[in-house]
Amino acid sequence: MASFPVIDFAPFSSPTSTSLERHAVAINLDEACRNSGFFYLKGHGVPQDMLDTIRSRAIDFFRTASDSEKQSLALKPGDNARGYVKHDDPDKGSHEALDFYRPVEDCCEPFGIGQGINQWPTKPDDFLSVVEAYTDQMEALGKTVIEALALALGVDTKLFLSRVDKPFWQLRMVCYPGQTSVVRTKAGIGEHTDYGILTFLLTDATKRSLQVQGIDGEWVYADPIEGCFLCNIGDMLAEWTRGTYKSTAHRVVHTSNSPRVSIPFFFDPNWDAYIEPVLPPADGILDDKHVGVRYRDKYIEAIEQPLGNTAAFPA
Ligand SMILES: O=C(O)CCC(=O)C(=O)O
Ligand SMILES: [Fe+2]
Repeated sequence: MASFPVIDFAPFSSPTSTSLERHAVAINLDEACRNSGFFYLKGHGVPQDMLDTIRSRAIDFFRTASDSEKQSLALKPGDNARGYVKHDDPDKGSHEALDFYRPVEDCCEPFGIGQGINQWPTKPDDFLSVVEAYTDQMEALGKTVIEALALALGVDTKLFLSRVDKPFWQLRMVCYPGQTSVVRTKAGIGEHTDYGILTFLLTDATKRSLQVQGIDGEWVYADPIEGCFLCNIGDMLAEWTRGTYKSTAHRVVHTSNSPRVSIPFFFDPNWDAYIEPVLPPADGILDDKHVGVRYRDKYIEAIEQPLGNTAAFPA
């Protein structure tokens, strides 16, 4: 049985649904966001062949790209975010990744952090168009889920959407190498929370790799369910809801002898959006824990302290 709820999103987007049916979906999402902060999303409307195609482009890249091609895509100084990166570090864990972000309008050198130009693999010819079609679809899905959450929270939908109408999304293709040694090495990504709004994770079929921390501190596996995205709340949505929605710690501990490929799509606020709590404090008393944050400040802080610096792997 899945450790997290499986939520059918189809009735929310269907033009023939009643408002009661839409509301029921919103309430299911809201409940998951308040509890574990993780849920599986089915009925999301992203065609299966689009999921299969982007997954195969990612798998093929890590399987076939030469070292020199990877090197040519390496992160550029200044931007330090868009392109190919490899971590092989006892603390950060080991994985390689290709990172793409929402293109920046009018960007010019010298690039600030994350403000550069996406670097695309040259093979196959359709790599760029496959990623663009997918990110367009995911951007639209992210906005629709935000509408559902606004409905559940009783928040003005226009206000919520105004902070994500040009979302600074990130599409990551990650490969965790197969483990060749019987001695457990630190393959994966260390314990962290995501810093944006919502993450939609697509992976290959590998099980027992991604772990999520429960309220009791125990780690549970979040195995893939084919056809569903595994979604989780990021720090920005936790801030937006004054901590009512949970941005939950997770990590990857990859011990299989086969590689694992995952493709998180991070749906984040507009670059300049100021995210401040839309809900009053539960006890009516304001504290200085949730005071609002400008997304770009949070992003730059996160990039300067990459994932996995606080890796915590079992012995
Ligand atoms: O690869 C995964 O399953 C999750 C990766 C992740 O948590 C991240 O990139 O933030
Ligand atoms: Fe994550």
